[in-house]
Amino acid sequence: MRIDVVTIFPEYLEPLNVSLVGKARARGQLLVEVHNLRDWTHDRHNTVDDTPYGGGPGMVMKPDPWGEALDRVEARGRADERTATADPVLVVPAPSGRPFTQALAVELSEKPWLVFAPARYEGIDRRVIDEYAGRWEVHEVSIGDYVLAGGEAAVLVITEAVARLLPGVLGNAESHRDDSFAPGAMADLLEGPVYTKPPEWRGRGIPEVLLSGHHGRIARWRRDEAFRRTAAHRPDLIERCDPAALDKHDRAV
Ligand SMILES: O=C(OCc1ccccc1)c1cn[nH]c1
Repeated sequence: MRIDVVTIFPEYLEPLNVSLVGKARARGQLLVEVHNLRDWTHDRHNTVDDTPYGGGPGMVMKPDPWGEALDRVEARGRADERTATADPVLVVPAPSGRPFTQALAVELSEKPWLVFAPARYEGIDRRVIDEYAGRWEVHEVSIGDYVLAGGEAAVLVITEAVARLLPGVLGNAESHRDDSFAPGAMADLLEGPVYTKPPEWRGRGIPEVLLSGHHGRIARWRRDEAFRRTAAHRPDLIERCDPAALDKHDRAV
């Protein structure tokens, strides 16, 4: 997968050089290019924003630097044999976007090329989205119902959720099977509690069932704990889970 990010704060994306994403890049599973939007401004002050038409507070990101940047990013991607024939998917983080979910992370993880356009200020001139929506797949994506000063933090969140799903990136391929929100019987249930050694810590032991070696009982206990935590923290998810699938889970274990 190729990821391009256009931003006025390239240093904000440094974390993409470490940990899971950093390793995937080192292994060549992921190519990440970060571009400075100001490279496509031509005035003395490298201006990227201006006052909003119609008045109102704050500033809006000008369309011209974004147009030049995205066109160059597309040209550079086309010169890369891994994305020469692919079409970029433009991802624009915004509070007004489609909620980012594990399902969307899975959908994006199957794309060959993502281009992120994190906005600052009040957002990017709408004509930029309209221009690229004509020939690229465009997703405006919200990582939550709050307002950030810029979309860069959302790019880090989305990139991490997507990169860990790329084949071979997580190492133990199983470990995202029982993720919260992973498809399958545990779909849409929050994960239950986890424990590891030592067997006793500050007078606290381990739930007996986990030491029993009885995989069926362990799976059912985990399912019940996941159900309990979900009912407590996210009752909205309970409606979405399918009792038949849960029974199937129980019968299967
Ligand atoms: O604040 C966010 O993105 C930055 C942004 C984009 C457009 C206008 C204002 C701010 C955001 C919140 N949830 N998901 C994304």
